[in-house]
Amino acid sequence: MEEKQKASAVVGAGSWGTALAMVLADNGLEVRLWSHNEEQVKEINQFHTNKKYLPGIELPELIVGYASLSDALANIKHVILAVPTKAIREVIRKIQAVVTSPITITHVSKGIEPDTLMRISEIIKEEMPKELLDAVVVLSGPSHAEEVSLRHPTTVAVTSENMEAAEEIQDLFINHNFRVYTNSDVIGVEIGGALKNIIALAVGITDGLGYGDNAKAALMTRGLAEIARLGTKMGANPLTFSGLAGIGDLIVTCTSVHSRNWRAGNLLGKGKTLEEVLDSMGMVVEGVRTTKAAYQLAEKYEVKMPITRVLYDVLFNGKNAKDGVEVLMGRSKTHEMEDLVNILDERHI
Ligand SMILES: NC(=O)C1=CN([C@@H]2O[C@H](COP(=O)(O)OP(=O)(O)OC[C@H]3O[C@@H](n4cnc5c(N)ncnc54)[C@H](OP(=O)(O)O)[C@@H]3O)[C@@H](O)[C@H]2O)C=CC1
Ligand SMILES: O=C(CO)COP(=O)(O)O
Repeated sequence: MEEKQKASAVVGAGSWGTALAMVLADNGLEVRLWSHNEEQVKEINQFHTNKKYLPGIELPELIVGYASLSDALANIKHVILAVPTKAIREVIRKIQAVVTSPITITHVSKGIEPDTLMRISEIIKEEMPKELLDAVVVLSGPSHAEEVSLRHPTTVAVTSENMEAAEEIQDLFINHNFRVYTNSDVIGVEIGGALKNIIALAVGITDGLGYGDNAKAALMTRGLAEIARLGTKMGANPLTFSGLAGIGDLIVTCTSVHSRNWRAGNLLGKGKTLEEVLDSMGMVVEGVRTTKAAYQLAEKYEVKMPITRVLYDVLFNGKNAKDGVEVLMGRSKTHEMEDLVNILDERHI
């Protein structure tokens, strides 16, 4: 047991997995960083770099790259899962095939699975045999890997149905540069983290079209309103959307040059096609698939999500982005808070 606590495994060596491995190593833990790319594992172990995902960053020696998942997970209690949402099922199936004792999985991904409309913690629970899963923890918040790897001040939230497990993960990650709060609202944290990517895409588009800060503030504020409506209808605590996984992450993703979602939107606004944009990014743009999932969730829960709907038409139905803005600005007049208040009433909150 003692040996199990000393090492952690990070599954997925993209920008976020690598930056989080650095936080754990800074806290004195041995970190096994698994990648499905053997060349990348060699680079991590020989040169202590991960140039594709974190150029210019030297990785601590406590981070050891692993190409074998069973070696990486041997005698490990804490597994940090850092792959894009669309890879979660496949990777969890691989994990459950190699672990022999119960693990706590902390996922750090921000997405919803289209069609099943499942949150990532739900996918993990569906795929992992109960006897091999101690707890699922979610770590989310305003945190670009590029800045975390420079040890710039960052705050995130952790949540779980098992708050003792969330507190354990808080202790594992917290340090002077990386401040970790707890939050007991799993639905709100996962919905906030996933859906802010949709709004960042939309803000990127209006920036690309040449609209200014008024449009940006409008999308961020009304975007948060529709995220809060859907999340609250799904059972989240509305206060979560004014926290780190809500407005916090929305701010950073809509305003940072590091945001892949914002950058993708910006290229769309400048006239590139979705295919051209995704081909040029080289990293995951979660907001595209999440727009589809949120569009479906809005239908299922009968929640008004005008920005998501318009973005869905821009991404998947060939709607011109400028026309999309016209649609949003031409909607019939409404009260700013009424729909959320109605949802709160329905839930007797
Ligand atoms: N980057 C950031 O600042 C933050 C990201 N996140 C979230 O973290 C999640 C991961 O994103 P991020 O690290 O940024 O993404 P990146 O695109 O930087 O890296 C993704 C990593 O996952 C690997 N991968 C992709 N598919 C598979 C698969 N099927 N099996 C195994 N490995 C796979 C990629 O490998 P390969 O190199 O072969 O493609 C790559 O190593 C996303 O949900 C994102 O929203 C959350 C907070 C901050
Ligand atoms: O979630 C993030 C920052 O908190 C990362 O956002 P992007 O995926 O848009 O880069």
